[in-house]
Amino acid sequence: MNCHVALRYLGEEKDWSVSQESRSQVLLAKLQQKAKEKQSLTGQKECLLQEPTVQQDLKKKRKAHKDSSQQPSLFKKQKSEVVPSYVWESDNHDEPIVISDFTLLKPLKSASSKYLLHVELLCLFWGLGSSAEGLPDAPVAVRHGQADKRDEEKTETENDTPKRTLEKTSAPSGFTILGGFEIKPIQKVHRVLPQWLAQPDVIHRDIKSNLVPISAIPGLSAQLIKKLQNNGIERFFPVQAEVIPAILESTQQGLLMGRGGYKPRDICVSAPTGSGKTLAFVIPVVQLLMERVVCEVRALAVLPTKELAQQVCKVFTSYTEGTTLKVVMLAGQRSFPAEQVLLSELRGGVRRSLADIVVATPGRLVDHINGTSGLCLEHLRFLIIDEADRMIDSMHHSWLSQVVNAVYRSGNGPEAVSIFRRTEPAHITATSLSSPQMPLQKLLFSATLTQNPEKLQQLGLHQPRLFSSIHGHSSSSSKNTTSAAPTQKQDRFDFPQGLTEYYVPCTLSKKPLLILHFILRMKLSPILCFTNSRETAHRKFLLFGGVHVAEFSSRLSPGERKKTLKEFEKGKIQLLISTDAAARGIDISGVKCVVNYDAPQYIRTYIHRIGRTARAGKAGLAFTFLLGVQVKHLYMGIPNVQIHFKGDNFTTGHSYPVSQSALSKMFSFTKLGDKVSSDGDRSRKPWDSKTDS
Ligand SMILES: Nc1ncnc2c1ncn2[C@@H]1O[C@H](COP(=O)(O)OP(=O)(O)OP(=O)(O)O)[C@@H](O)[C@H]1O
Repeated sequence: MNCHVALRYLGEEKDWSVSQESRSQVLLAKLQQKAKEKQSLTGQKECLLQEPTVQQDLKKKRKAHKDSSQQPSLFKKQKSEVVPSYVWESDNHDEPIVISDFTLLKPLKSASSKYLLHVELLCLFWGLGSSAEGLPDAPVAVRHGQADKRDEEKTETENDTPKRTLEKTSAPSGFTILGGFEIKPIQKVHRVLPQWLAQPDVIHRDIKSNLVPISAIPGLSAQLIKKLQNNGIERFFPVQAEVIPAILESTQQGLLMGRGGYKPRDICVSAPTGSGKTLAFVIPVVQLLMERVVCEVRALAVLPTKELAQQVCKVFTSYTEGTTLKVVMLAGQRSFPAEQVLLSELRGGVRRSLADIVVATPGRLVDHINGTSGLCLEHLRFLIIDEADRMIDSMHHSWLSQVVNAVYRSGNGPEAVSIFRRTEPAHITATSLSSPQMPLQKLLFSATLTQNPEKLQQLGLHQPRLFSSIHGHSSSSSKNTTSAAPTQKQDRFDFPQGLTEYYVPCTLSKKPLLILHFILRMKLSPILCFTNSRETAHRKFLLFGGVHVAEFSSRLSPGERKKTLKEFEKGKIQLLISTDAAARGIDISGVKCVVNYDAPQYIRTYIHRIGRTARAGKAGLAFTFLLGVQVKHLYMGIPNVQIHFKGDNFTTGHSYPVSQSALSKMFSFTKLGDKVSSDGDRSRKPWDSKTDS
């Protein structure tokens, strides 16, 4: 390319007999002349930037390349066609060329004569005269690098007395000069969390010693307090004591505005499994909607699975009993038309909502948004996203954008003249604040809420406020600290206080025997046992004989799954073999022990699985079976129990009818103690470095 440009330029030269060297001198003289003329005309201040160190460098380089300059090379060849036209004679630099106000050009070491040649060539090519005559206004992005340097060296070896100056010009050229990309060491980027993530409101992890009497929370009606007491709740867990007042406070000035007349802040809660997050949103929502006059959908809770939706719906129903509030579930438990009937009715030709609180799975919810005219979300005040990290992962189904569109539907149509019309929030301006409108407040809950701002931004949170328990022991040096130091680690999670975790190194064939050992000898039943696939769950279900066993996976119909969970809760099933279908959110009281028959692939899956035990401040055990190769990748993140096999003389087949005495002969059980990883971070599990599921 340089070659082409040079030829075009040279084509304008009339006198072809002039040697290349003299042509360049002539050109240089011309340029200098023009620069002076320009300078005197405009009266602009000239700026001269000189680099003595560069000249010294060049001298050294010239010495080093004295001999090599005669060796042919690709660069040399290219240069030999271009450079001679622009040889910078030392004489010419007594008064260097000035390119005034060329502010973006710094006196760079590698801003060599070649660079200047580029600029000049481009100027001349576009008929701008010299660079001194003024370049176009746009800034020049100069890239210079190793290739430039190589070129520079070659150029300099060919020219006896190269001198360089770097100038400024009043108007940069606007051309990007390509090439010469330099490999620069990349600086390590330190993660800096937004303040709301780095400095959350503290939730105590220890449930038992931080209970708060329900009467100590202001704003709860006597009716609700009575309901709580009837359900056996006398004191709130720490997460409830923090979050319930925060949600109630956001509606202190009515449902239309938050504190100080502003839109209320969205709330994110990250607290361990079984810490009582469900009541943390059910109680304030019921309290705030209790006194509503007209029935409209004002709260929507979205959950990832049918079972979870059913569970949350049950809690809402329990606390709305005796009030006029109506709870409807849209999770596919009933047929689509049956769910439509529950949502609205036609009375006197007018459609009226029959639901105040809707609990839904995202898929079914979207179906209703698109297919049920009776589902109106234009009055929605609370959008509750439980298991929020999982719901973010399912965001590719765009359920959230469909919900938001349905919420602000009325504000977009021509009929949107009501003073209470809702418009999608944008930047806060005087106009946007002038008409009050029902705000949509998002409430996010999870035991493994991501701290990844990139993921969270998909939720479009408004001035979010985070309640978290993770920093309580985030640093091994700062125990029970309440000052939330910004954390550099991503996605740290917390575990229930009463949980004891173990891993058991074993082989594939010994896993079933271990389960029998837990049930028959250690009396740990009911055991919830997780496998990584429904096929494995089914095979293990067929394998175990002599114990009450059941399976739980998508192989079963929703009805069968519900029945199985009920029986397991009642203690009729000693061993429930499940896929991750039961890993999240499911609250089964009385689970003493969770076994990871197959080690989970992700830390989040691990946290949710083991969180099915040690709930509500109770004690629980979690065992993870690890094969040799998995143990290798293990660094001591969890306590270790090794079970030594005394012999391999057990039968194999479809079932293991092993007696207790036989088992006790086979195993000896040794607890090796509480080994915590070197960085004191128990939230990391060894078998996989991935933190996301
Ligand atoms: N204040 C309380 N007093 C007594 N029991 C409570 C209280 N709050 C909640 N519980 C009980 O604690 C158990 C766990 O509660 P919940 O299911 O809300 O936990 P969670 O934090 O949502 O767990 P996960 O993250 O696994 O979904 C439930 O059985 C619930 O009834």
